[in-house]
Amino acid sequence: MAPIAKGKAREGSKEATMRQMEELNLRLLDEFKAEDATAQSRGYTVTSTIDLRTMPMDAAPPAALVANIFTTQPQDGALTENVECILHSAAAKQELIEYPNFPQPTPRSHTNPLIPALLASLSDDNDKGEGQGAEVKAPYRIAEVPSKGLGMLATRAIPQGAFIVSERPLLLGAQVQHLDGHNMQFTATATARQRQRAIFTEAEKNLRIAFARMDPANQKAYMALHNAHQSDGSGPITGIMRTNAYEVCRLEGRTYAGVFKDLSRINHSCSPNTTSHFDRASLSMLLFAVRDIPAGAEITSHYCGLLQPRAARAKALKPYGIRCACAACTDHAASDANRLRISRVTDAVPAIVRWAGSPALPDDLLLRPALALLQVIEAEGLEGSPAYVRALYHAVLILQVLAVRGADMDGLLLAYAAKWATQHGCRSEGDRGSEAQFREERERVMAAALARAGLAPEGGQRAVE
Ligand SMILES: C[S@@+](CC[C@H](N)C(=O)[O-])C[C@H]1O[C@@H](n2cnc3c(N)ncnc32)[C@H](O)[C@@H]1O
Repeated sequence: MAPIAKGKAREGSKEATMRQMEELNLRLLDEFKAEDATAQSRGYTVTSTIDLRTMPMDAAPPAALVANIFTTQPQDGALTENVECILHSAAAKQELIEYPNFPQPTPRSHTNPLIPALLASLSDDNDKGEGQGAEVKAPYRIAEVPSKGLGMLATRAIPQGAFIVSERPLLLGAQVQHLDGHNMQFTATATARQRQRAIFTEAEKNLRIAFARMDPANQKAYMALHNAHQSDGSGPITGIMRTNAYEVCRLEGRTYAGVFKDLSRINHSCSPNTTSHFDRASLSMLLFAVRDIPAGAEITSHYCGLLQPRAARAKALKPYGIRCACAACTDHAASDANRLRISRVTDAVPAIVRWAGSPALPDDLLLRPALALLQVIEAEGLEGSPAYVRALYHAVLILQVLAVRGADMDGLLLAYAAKWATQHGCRSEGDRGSEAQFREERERVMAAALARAGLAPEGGQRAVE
């Protein structure tokens, strides 16, 4: 593969920037050549010679070019707001920069799309919560947390659903774990361990190219991050990437990960109190509270599948050097059973439609199990799971049907609709479902409920004369 370093618009003329980048490339190539000379003795050879070329920012690389592209994006403000990207093809770069409305500034607040649409119609006096449209100072600080190194602590109470912060990565690239050494030749006697080390050595070269292009303040922030891979052959930049990267987006079929100055300081919990999603238009990760976080409490995320049993979580956490001693890992029999039950939450809308339209099925058939499931999710501290927003949505649909049947559900309906709207507002569309889908499903459920009651849907014919 022939990586291409693209000129970054620094201060000064384009020519000076190009010259700077070319000098940087030559220096890196010399370093790589010296290192490759010793590769054979380490059990492998590299089949491709790195060929670094600098291209001006405004010269688009040929679309069919398959080469690593080093690009600094989005260059819309302060140098520290830029993201160094290593992309696997010219097409991946096009996909990144042609995203609708790219580039937007990092959001400083967040408006729940459902608040006006749903809650306003249910009540006039909803508490819209911190961060629902208002610009606020980020409510956290990075500080020492006993036995975890640094972590993120709430500097004031953060209500459920509130926007905490948005941040662009310092570096964005393919997941190091997914690299397979396809461009390398190994000597016949090379062990699996040697091969792995060789792959990391080559990964480090690419990361060094991107790192060298970073703003010095970002370089400092990157190198200050924790490295849990200091003795497995990972180079320092690779080790930090492996310890701190979040999966952020897919480009041209590949998964990309990002390393962040502050978000990468968030420690793992098996019952995390936040959820996050990546916003492609601003190239930033948005962080939200999924339950109330008291002032002074630690803000946590998760590094492994939350609905997996304890043993699988322990295996996934091992590379981070984490031996989790949380309640779910200690008393794991009950917790594993709960998580298995939650993992089986599927789309209940077809069942709700059937029940809504059937005179034979009892009124209390679905409500009690739906509320019981929500209780289990909350007791496990899994409000961050997509299963929670789905289970809340099911409860709201069931309560709406019961209201059509004349049950006094106003209080419960308002409470669950508010919870659902709050959770919905802080999820990516993939986790929460689209507005169009919600409207269509609600119409189906309500049409079935109204038909059973002998009423016509709004604006329609009476279903039963
Ligand atoms: C992404 S970093 C998080 C920030 C890190 N604590 C620091 O000081 O920069 C991941 C590392 O934090 C530590 N860590 C994260 N969650 C932990 C937990 N639940 N228990 C113990 N250590 C944890 C581990 O050392 C892990 O390798």
